[in-house]
This record gives sequence, C-alpha cells and structure tokens, in this order.
Amino acid sequence: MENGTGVKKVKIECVNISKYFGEGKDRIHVLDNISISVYENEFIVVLGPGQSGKTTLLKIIAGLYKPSSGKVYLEGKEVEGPGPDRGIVFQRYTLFPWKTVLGNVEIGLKLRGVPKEERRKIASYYINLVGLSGFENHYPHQLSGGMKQRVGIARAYAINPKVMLLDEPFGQLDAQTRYLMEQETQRIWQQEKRTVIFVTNNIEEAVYLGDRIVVLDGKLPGRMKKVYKIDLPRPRDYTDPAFLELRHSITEDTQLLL
Ligand SMILES: Nc1ncnc2c1ncn2[C@@H]1O[C@H](COP(=O)(O)OP(=O)(O)OP(=O)(O)O)[C@@H](O)[C@H]1O
Repeated sequence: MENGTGVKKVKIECVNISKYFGEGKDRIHVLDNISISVYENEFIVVLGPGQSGKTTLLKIIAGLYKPSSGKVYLEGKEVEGPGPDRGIVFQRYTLFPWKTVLGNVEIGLKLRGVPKEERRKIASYYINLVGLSGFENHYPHQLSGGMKQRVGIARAYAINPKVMLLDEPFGQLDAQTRYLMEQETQRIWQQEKRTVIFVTNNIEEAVYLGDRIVVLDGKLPGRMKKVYKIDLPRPRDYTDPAFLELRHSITEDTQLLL
C-alpha cells in the first residue's frame, strides 16, 4: 500500500457522491454525500443492509451509472464510463452459457485483441489461480454456484484491472460454499494483490476480508455511518477470539441497521 516513502497511494477516490433516480414525485434519493479514498492494494468492504445503495455505489465506481453530484477518480483521472481498468464480479452469475470456462475467462482478452496463444496462457494462469484447473472445457451449466463465481473472478482478474469491484459475489451460495469462497478470495488476493471494493450485507464476511469496512446506513439514502479499520493478521480465522470480538462489536454497533 505504501510507495516506499511511507505515503499511501490513493487508487480510487469518491468525492461527495450523491445519487437520485427518477423525477418529480417518483424521485428516489439513493446515496447521500459518500466520500471514500481507497488505497492501492487495499481490500475495502462496503457493508450495509439490503436497499442501502451499495450496488448503486459500485456501479457509479464502475462507470455504469453517473452520480447526480460528486465525482469518482481512478488514479486521479475522473471516471466517465466503464473501462477495462475495472474488473467486475456481480452477485448473479453473468457467464456466457454457450462458452466454456476457458472461453468465458478469455472473453475480455479476446475483445481487446490479445492473440490466441497469449490469451490462452493468461486465462489458464487465472483458471489455475481460482482452483479450476481441469475444468477449462466445462460449460457453465456443468458447474456449481461456487465454481461459476470462481470463473467470474478469474475473468475479472484476466484483464489485469487496476481495481476489482465485487458485488455480493457469494450472496447466492450456501453457507458452506460461501465460507470456502471467502477463504479462496483471501488466498487469491494475498497471492495477487489488487485494489478491491467488495460489497456485502454480511458482517462476518466483512471482518474476514476487509482491511477497512465502510458501513452504510440502513435506510435510503445510503450514508456513510462508520469506517472500521481491521488490523487482524491474515490469513484470518473465523474462530479467533480477536475476530469474534470485532465481529461482535461491529454487530452491536450496527445492530439497528443490519
Ligand atoms: N436503475 C435504477 N432505477 C431506479 N431506481 C434504482 C435503480 N437502481 C437502484 N435503484 C433504487 O436504489 C435503491 C437501492 O438499490 P441498491 O441495489 O443500490 O441497494 P443495495 O444496498 O445494493 O441493495 P441489495 O443488497 O438489496 O442489492 C433501490 O431500492 C431502488 O429504489
């Protein structure tokens, strides 16, 4: 995170982001004055209950929505639309059903005109990183939910984005698979550091993964309620007393909201 001079480099900066949808009496105020600086290689978790504007915030950072006011900067440059410098993993599986695992992971590289041999090499590396070696020629319908999200993560990594944006990627998985995927996410991130913004409504997941947790208020418009710094060593352990204590105190702090 530090650049050798002890100064942390800001990767993403959200400045006074507010967002409204609709007009007149149908106008909904979804986000209010959100400001966050995310440092290089930091793992930021945005934690909030359903309908607190988390996905909207992520889509604004992705450039898929424009903020009603405020600005997002990536490495100091204003975000004006989507781009390959941001890799996105959504809650719902967004794989192409007619493409194999390899085809799905390669797609971003193919679109950028990376030659076949090179893209195969890059895709194979990331398929291996997410633990799917041997499944290159499988189609999405042959994969479990956890495996599909692994493909989504490999695909996002393969384009070598500056920032990874993950929107409740494990929200659809059963509890067991979710734990496994959280552990895998931590392992992958420790192996291949990236700046990550990870959205969830799950406190335990937030404490397990985050360097910092940004808590959004429970009712619309989403406002920043509190920011926690999580200094627990990695790999983290769900049963470690320090982990449980933090989880407990964040739950107590936010129980009216979550
Ligand atoms: N494209 C849109 N058009 C109109 N309203 C929208 C749009 N996207 C989001 N909203 C409004 O914003 C509110 C918050 O949605 P958002 O998906 O950002 O919240 P969230 O915290 O991610 O919720 P969840 O955890 O349930 O996915 C929604 O209730 C909806 O009213």
